[in-house]
Amino acid sequence: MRDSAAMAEILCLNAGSSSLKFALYAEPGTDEPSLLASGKIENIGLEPHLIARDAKGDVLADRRWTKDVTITHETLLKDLLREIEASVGEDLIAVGHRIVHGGADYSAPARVDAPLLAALEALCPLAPLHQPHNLAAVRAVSRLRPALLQVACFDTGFHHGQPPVATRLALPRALGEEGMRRYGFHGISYEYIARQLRLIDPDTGGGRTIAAHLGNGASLCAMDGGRSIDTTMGFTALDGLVMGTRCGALDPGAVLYLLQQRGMTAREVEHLLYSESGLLGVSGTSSDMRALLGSETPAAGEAIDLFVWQIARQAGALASSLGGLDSFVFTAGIGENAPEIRARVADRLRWLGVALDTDANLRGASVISAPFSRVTVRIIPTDEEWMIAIHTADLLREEPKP
Ligand SMILES: Nc1ncnc2c1ncn2[C@@H]1O[C@H](COP(=O)(O)OP(=O)(O)O)[C@@H](O)[C@H]1O
Ligand SMILES: CC(=O)OP(=O)(O)O
Ligand SMILES: [Mg+2]
Repeated sequence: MRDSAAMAEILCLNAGSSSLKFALYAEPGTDEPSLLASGKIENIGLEPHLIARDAKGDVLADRRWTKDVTITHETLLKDLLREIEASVGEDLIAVGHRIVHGGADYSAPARVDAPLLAALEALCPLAPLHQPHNLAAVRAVSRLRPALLQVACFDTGFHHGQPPVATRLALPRALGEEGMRRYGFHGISYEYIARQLRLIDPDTGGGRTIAAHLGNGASLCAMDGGRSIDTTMGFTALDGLVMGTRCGALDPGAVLYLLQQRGMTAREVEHLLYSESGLLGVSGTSSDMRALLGSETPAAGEAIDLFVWQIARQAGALASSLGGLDSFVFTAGIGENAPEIRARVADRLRWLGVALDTDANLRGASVISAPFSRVTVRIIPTDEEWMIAIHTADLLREEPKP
């Protein structure tokens, strides 16, 4: 994968619902880790595509698979780890993982051991599209290199300081005390965005900001001075916006109807809401925004309309939680790459003082608002892997030296 003299290296793994992202960093011991190579396998479940690049951006590997049910997150992960192990060998000193759900007990990055793994396993039903893949990666690394330090970084962690009113579900108190509360996700991405905003604007960290992580999974986060105060995902990553295959916010009565009137089993409803709904369900053709934007069918158009409508609707709610809006950030696959979606969302948020610079938006500039816009609108490419590397390096430094 690269030329190397012996060095200490950290591998970061980020298993999303439709992708497997990875990055290798040199760990100099003092400074921030520096990127050696990175890549992603996207479109898992459809026609997976692997692309890996070195730090300069030169392509190291480019491979496509045709649709095949035997090619899963797990088989791709196994091949990937074998390849990385062959190339990196003993230089690898730690692996950092994105773990989507940390539940009530885990928020700060933590060394993975057997009790933590068991606790995280118990959370799989709350994140069925992610947690099993995240933990499969931990186990696969353990099998390959049992003594290696593995660090879990939680997608829920960034939201742990939210005010209680933002996390409470209006259910009987006893259920809340058992852990039925809103957690929020995409926290590693939002933590990265908050750091970038603090670098751009050290005084206010962006002020009252809505960050829109629009990928296959999608959510909004209301941040005040870089701290999460509200978010659209909740107890699970099913809540909030319309997503690739997930329904987002849904009247709970609809779930009861499916169970009681349509006679569906709980498993069938789970599959419907997580894997057959969202953009895929409404368009009837694809969960992939690129495909929908390129499609002429009315149903694809309606899926995009609903996606945009829900983003604007829920942004209005988060602006209320913030008591106003100073900046808006687009990030993740759709947020970073789809000017048409950004323009349509911004247009619906004109009442909040959002005005786009059309050319800047088309170019994908870092600031895409017009000079007179009351709200500064930015595109900040997220980097969950780098955030994981930072946390993994921090924990490495706390490890006792052999
Ligand atoms: N150039 C593009 N235009 C529109 N959508 C894009 C573009 N590139 C990627 N996307 C969309 O981004 C989504 C995947 O986002 P990503 O953040 O990579 O996913 P994941 O949630 O799996 O990490 C898909 O819907 C894909 O179609
Ligand atoms: C939490 C979540 O939905 O993650 P992703 O966007 O990677 O699917
Ligand atoms: Mg993602």
